[in-house]
Amino acid sequence: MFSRDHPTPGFLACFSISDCPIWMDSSTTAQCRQLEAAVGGARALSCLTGSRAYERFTGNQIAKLFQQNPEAYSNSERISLVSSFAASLFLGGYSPIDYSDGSGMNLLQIQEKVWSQACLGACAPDLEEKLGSPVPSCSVVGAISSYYVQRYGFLPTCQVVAFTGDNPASLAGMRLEEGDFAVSLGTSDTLFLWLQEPMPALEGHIFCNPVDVQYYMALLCFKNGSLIREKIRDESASGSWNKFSKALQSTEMGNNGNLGFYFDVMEITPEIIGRHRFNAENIEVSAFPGDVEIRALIEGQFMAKRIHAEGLGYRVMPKTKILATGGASHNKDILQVLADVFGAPVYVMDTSSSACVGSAYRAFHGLAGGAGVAFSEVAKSAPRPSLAATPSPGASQVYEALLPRYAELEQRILSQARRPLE
Ligand SMILES: Nc1ncnc2c1ncn2[C@@H]1O[C@H](COP(=O)(O)OP(=O)(O)O)[C@@H](O)[C@H]1O
Ligand SMILES: O=C(CO)[C@@H](O)[C@H](O)COP(=O)(O)O
Repeated sequence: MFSRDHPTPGFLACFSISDCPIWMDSSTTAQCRQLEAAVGGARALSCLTGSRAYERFTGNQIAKLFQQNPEAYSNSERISLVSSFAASLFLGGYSPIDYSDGSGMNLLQIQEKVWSQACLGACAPDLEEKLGSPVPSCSVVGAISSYYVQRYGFLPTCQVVAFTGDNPASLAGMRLEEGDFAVSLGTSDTLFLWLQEPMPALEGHIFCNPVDVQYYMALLCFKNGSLIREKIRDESASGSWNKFSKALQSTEMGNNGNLGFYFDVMEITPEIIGRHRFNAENIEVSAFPGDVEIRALIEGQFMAKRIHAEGLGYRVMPKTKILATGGASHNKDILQVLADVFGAPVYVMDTSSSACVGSAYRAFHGLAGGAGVAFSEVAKSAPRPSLAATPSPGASQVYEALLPRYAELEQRILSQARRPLE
């Protein structure tokens, strides 16, 4: 949020608040319920914006700020996403928000690609003016600022293409095809797909597609990703990824029926907190041996992804490829579990930074004409992903049996969490 007046000199003075929440924030439940009520419920909001109200989404964050600090809100002349803010630095002026990252705000009508007046009105006054108009993700938003020409030698003819979010940029970087699943194993874990038609639901998100304005992408976000993998690595593998891998190699697929849920922070998909371990008889136990713990964590994380994706109708087909990216995609043993649980081959690119590569492809695409040119044509000479893991023999029998058990135990934990206090 950018302040109208800059009371103190210096770069930070342009911000209207000094501490900004990041995507892990979940403090806006009250604002989420208000937004859903204002548009006729969670499903109506999902049909409009691609998602029911989510705490981290920008509209709800803006509503909370407006309610708690109206002065800072009214003093803000512009509100940017991190992506459009970064583009603004290159432009030397405010960059518009792109449709794809703009879909993660609970404010954009994803089909019409305009701000929803009902959502804006429910969040805060004069919001449209502070957000500016959204633009297609492949738009050229202007020429590079003279600062970059003088300071870093950029060509003055250099153009800036709209910036987007990490997941849309990764979709571009992995050149996802319909039917493929992308699994990003970064700080958060995400699973995303290319969609022809939006299928809004009460879980997950539909975003405008970042490379083809007539299409969409589906996204599921799991908050407990690498940070919990690191914690379990520290607790059960002396802080070594090597030992963590050895534990995966030395344990059997299916973990002898032991299953685990590891949510040190309130999970997004599903809304569960805490660690829950179950033995083969579905009895909750307080601890597992180190190697069993590591396999339970990784199998559990991938079973959750498959169950929640299938719950939304996104099924693994015989020709499905999984494209893995993010820091943990360096780990072949983790990718082997991913291939086994999904029963599909896993591919990786020659870099795990697919969002950065995708941003470069998107820039080429934007300059080549954007919406008038097929993205696949522009990125056709880019290296193909390489095969990293194929399902082990017998994997499908093991996980066909385990997946329904995992789903049932998840429901049990959820219903216990909902039970009113006696
Ligand atoms: N060999 C490995 N095995 C498992 N996880 C790894 C390995 N190497 C790096 N990571 C994880 O990758 C994470 C960083 O992923 P990255 O995609 O760069 O993060 P971000 O989501 O912040 O962009 C680190 O938190 C680390 O836990
Ligand atoms: O909130 C989401 C997706 O909606 C996350 O994917 C964030 O975009 C954070 O990504 P990383 O910190 O894992 O890079």
